[in-house]
This record gives sequence, structure tokens and C-alpha cells, in this order.
Amino acid sequence: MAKSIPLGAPQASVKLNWRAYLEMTKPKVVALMLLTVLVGMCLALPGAVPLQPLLAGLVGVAMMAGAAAAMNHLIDRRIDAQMARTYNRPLPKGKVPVSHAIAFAGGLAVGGFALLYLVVNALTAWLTLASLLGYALVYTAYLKRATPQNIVIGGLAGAMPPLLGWTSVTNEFHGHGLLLVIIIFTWTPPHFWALAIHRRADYAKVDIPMLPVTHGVEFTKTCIFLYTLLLAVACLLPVLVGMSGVIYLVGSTLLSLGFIYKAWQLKYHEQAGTAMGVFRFSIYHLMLLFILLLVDHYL
Ligand code: HEM
Ligand SMILES: CC(C)=CCC/C(C)=C/CC/C(C)=C/COP(=O)(O)OP(=O)(O)O
Repeated sequence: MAKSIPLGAPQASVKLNWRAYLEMTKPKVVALMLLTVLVGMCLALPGAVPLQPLLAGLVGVAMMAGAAAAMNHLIDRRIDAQMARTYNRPLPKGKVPVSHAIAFAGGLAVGGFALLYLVVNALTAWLTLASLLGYALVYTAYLKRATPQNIVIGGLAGAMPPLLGWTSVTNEFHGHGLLLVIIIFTWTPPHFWALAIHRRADYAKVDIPMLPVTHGVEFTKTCIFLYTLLLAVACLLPVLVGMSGVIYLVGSTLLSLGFIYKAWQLKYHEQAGTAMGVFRFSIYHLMLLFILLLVDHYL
């Protein structure tokens, strides 16, 4: 009987820790990014994607994106502790010591870079490192606290994954890969600002100059609406350059109309929960858009 307590307790705490480390990598965000990496890889080649760069590329980008997310948790731990959405994160809650989080983020970053550099190619390794630094340092440590355009500029780092997939299997830049980056880049402001409207008080409390705090909710709604129009144009680019066909055209047009409608509702007919509805829609929009690109490519 006396033995069952010491045996049970460490198991429980190891399990708890494992979840805390996973949480620091923002697994759902990284999962959607990996879908865009995969689509970048598939669209880059007419036939089957070779297995080695496919697997090593996905794992390497996942490790470096997870490292960037853990660095974001480290840098933001003090403001996270004060916001209702984030106070429960592993670092503010003391579930992971800061020194362990630094080692975890550093280890993931070095491991991911080495994997990409040695097994995939140097171009992808350096581009992924630039994305990591763009998100963890340029966005999190600087832009986030400096300007309401923080997520517009910083969004470039988060938009890079399809290009990272493209270079993983071709070892070269291509304009078509950049088009996919432009789509995610244009998608990011309506994605984030919808959430920022809902969480405006959180950001105001910790003095983070998000657009609804600095320019007001009405102005932010207008910007969201205008960005959904810009995104609809960006989503047509793959068809205009001949990369995608009718299946993608029809599907992406429906998604664009849906997003524009949601943003219109937010601007002119907001009810409780509309802003979070736009935020959730944005995630399904991007996921379905990239699935459509894939389906269209192979059918
Ligand atoms: C600078 C660019 C971006 C900003 C500022 C941003 C911001 C956010 C924020 C604040 C959340 C809420 C997280 C939470 O509830 O704790 C979120 C959720 C999410 N974001 Fe973004 N995001 C960005 C780019 C991206 C990109 C590029 C992707 C995917 C390709 C993405 C996919 C997601 C997903 C899937 C979620 C839901 C996560 C969950 O439910 O746990 N985001 N984003
Ligand atoms: C290598 C590579 C592809 C890097 C990309 C890294 C990455 C995980 C980007 C995600 C963007 C994101 C969720 C931003 C939110 O940060 P926030 O600090 O505004 O939100 P938070 O308050 O929820 O932390």
C-alpha cells in the first residue's frame, strides 16, 4: 500500500509535464502550418513527392516552429500571466521552470535546423531559421509591443511554411510558392484581429498596442472586412497563374464569399460571439483552402 503512492505520484507529474511542454509548442497552430508545408511540397512537383525530404521537411519545420512558439511563451511569460486567455499557460503557472523551457526551445531549434540542413537542404534550413527569428524575436520581442501593425508585419514569419515545403523538395525559390505565402500573409490580419476584438480588454490591460486597443473596435472591423476582400483577390492568384484549376476556383470562391459575409456581419450586425465566430471561421477557411489546393492538384 505504502509503495503505490510513490510509484503513482511521479507518473502523474511526468504526464503533466509532458503536456506542458507540448502546450508550449502551440501544437494546433503548428499542425495547420504543417498542412500548408505539405501542400507546398505537393504543388512544387508534378508527380509523387520523394519520401525523405517530405518526412524530414515536415519534422524539421515542426521542430523549429514549435521552438519558435516555446520562445514566444518564454518572452511573453510576464504579460501572459496577466491576461485571462493566457494566465494558465505552463510558464506563468510554474509547471515548467524557465531554464528547462530555454533548454527545450533551444534543443528543438538546433535539432530542427540540423535535420533540415543535413537531410533536406541548406536553403530550407536558413529560411526556416529566418521564420523562427522573425516570429520569436522580431514579432514577439519587438513588434508586438511597438506598433498596431505588429501582426501584419510579423505575419510574414507565420506565412512562410508553404514556401518551406516548396524549397524542401525543389531546393529553389519559385513564384508559385510565394503566392501561397501571400495568401497566408493576407489571411493573418482578419484571423488575428477578430480574436483581438474579443480579447481587447486583455491587451489593453498589459499595454500591448493591438489594433482594437489603439484604433478602436469599429476601425478594426473595417480593416478585417477590407482584408477579407484583399484575401479574396489573393486566393484567385493560383488560378490566374495556371497553378490551380476549376475545383480550386469554385471552392476557394465559396470560402472567400463566406469570409466576406462573416466580416460584413461583424461590421454591421454584430451579436455576442460574432467576433469569435469570424476567428473560428478563419481557421476552417485556411484549412479547407489548402485541402482544395491539394485536391485540385491531383484530380
Ligand atoms: C503573426 C501571425 C499570427 C498571429 C498573431 C496569430 C494569433 C493567434 C492567436 C492569438 C490565437 C489564439 C490562441 C489561443 O487561443 O490561445 C491563434 C490561434 C490559432 N491560430 Fe493563429 N496567429 C497567427 C498566424 C497563424 C498561422 C500562420 C496559422 C496557420 C497556418 C495559425 C493557425 C491558428 C490555429 C489553428 C489556431 C487555433 C489554435 C487552438 O485552438 O489552440 N495562426 N492565433
Ligand atoms: C519556423 C516557423 C514556421 C515559425 C512560425 C512560428 C509560429 C508558431 C507562428 C504562429 C503565429 C502565432 C500563433 C502567433 C500568436 O502569437 P501571439 O504572441 O500574438 O499570441 P499568444 O498571445 O497566443 O501567444
